[in-house]
Amino acid sequence: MSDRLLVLCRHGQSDWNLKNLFTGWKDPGLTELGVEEAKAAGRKLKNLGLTFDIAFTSDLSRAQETLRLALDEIGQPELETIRDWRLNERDYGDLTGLNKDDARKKWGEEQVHIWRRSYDIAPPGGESLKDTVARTLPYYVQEILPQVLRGRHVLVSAHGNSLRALVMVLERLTPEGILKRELATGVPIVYRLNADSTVESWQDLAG
Ligand SMILES: O=C(O)[C@H](O)COP(=O)(O)O
Repeated sequence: MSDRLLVLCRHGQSDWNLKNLFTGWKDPGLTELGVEEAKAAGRKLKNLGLTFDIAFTSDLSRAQETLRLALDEIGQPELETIRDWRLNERDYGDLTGLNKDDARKKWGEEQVHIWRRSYDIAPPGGESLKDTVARTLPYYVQEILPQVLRGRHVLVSAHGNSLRALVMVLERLTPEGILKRELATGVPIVYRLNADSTVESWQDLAG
């Protein structure tokens, strides 16, 4: 098994996840369930015997808080952590703050699904997944991947769509394939990489 370890984890449930609101770059905190999910993520990683050499997170508190809670469980509260906006959630533009069911009533189920899950169609005033890939992938290649390839164990705590941008590349999904790839809150995905940066194996720590 390769020692090039990369763990991606979506933040625990946020207040706005619970209220079913488009969140994007807004900065709500975690709910009680979100706190529990973050701690559980840490425990799952600890139970696998994993420790980390560096962590990356976004500029948004739900991802930072998830990381902090998980690291406390792992027993590495002081781990070196780099924060960067390029790991932020995709900007939901004019949809930000709207209820997702209300949006479906207003624009129709299909249109809202296209805004949420299509690869290259952006919500009004916001970022498509393709736009998100365009800022998240260079950051991954320049800052995160070199650490993994050096054999450092890397933990990334970020968001549904900024992580889908990376998952698409790691799992070699097509624009059609990424449509169906959902990331649950607080569920770590453990990747082992080959020396050429392709994925040797991966495991979703759901349940
Ligand atoms: O920004 C948001 O609203 C969510 O975190 C992700 O939302 P989505 O599942 O609608 O893309």
